[in-house]
Amino acid sequence: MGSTEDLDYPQIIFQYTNGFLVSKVLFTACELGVFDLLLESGEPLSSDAIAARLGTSPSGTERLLDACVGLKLLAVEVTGGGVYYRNTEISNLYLTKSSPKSQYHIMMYYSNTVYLCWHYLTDAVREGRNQYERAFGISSIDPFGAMYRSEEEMLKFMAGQNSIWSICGRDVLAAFDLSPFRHIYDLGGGGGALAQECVSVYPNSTVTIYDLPKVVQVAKEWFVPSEERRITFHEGKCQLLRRRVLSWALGDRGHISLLADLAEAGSLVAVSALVQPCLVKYLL
Ligand SMILES: C[S@@+](CC[C@H](N)C(=O)[O-])C[C@H]1O[C@@H](n2cnc3c(N)ncnc32)[C@H](O)[C@@H]1O
Repeated sequence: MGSTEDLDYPQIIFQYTNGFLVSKVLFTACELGVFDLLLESGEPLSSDAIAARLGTSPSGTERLLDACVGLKLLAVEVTGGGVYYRNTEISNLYLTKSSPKSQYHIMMYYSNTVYLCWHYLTDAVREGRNQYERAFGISSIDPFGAMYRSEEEMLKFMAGQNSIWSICGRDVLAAFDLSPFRHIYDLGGGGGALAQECVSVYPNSTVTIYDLPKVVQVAKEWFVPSEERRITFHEGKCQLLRRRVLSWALGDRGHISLLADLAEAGSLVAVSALVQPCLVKYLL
């Protein structure tokens, strides 16, 4: 707005300055299981009861809970001289692990990976590269190698990606009428949440997910039920040949069918937003 008032009291500067504190309060309450506990308890709990159940300090817990109240993530009830905390509606829906719309996993990915990398933003800008090496001691040349530094991390990342689709997948898929496409190829399809939404919105479609071999294994084991016959997988490492042509290295067999072959009549090829820039950068 740029009004005199803004210049006298620079609210957005204060908001931006404290923004990371807000994120960390949210992440910490999620990580400690505050929202899960309050959902399971079925009744408001005192700060001491929450601390006892979570095994956390009474003083730290009370401060965290009050910060959550200030952020409207918890509500507080004062009865009979006691103070009791309960989840707000939005917390029940999005911050508890058991909710179908849970954002818990993406929160944990942000808290334990993204947050640590952003600590080195100044270095990233100076050097023009990601900061996995500083944050985790892992080579930053292959970002997915760093993100998938253990099977546990891979699982968390994939669950996090999936959780976003539980909110916006249907809207994205319904934004255009995809019903004329019988076969959909999802390059970098990860944990398959979008594919599952796709066959739900377009029951006559089939989706083939292309992704790295270990990602495909985890997706099959954890995320896509084997009885879902409309979703199949191809494992391999996608490579960029020229600026607009992707190829697919099929595991040990070493070769390669052009994307153009996939995009046969009646097929739609979706390329994960982050695959393409990453390939452009690292494989050209
Ligand atoms: C940002 S994630 C998106 C996942 C999925 N599309 C989603 O939205 O949930 C990018 C995906 O691309 C995959 N990927 C990255 N590099 C790849 C490569 N060279 N070949 C195949 N898949 C790759 C990753 O494993 C990951 O699943």
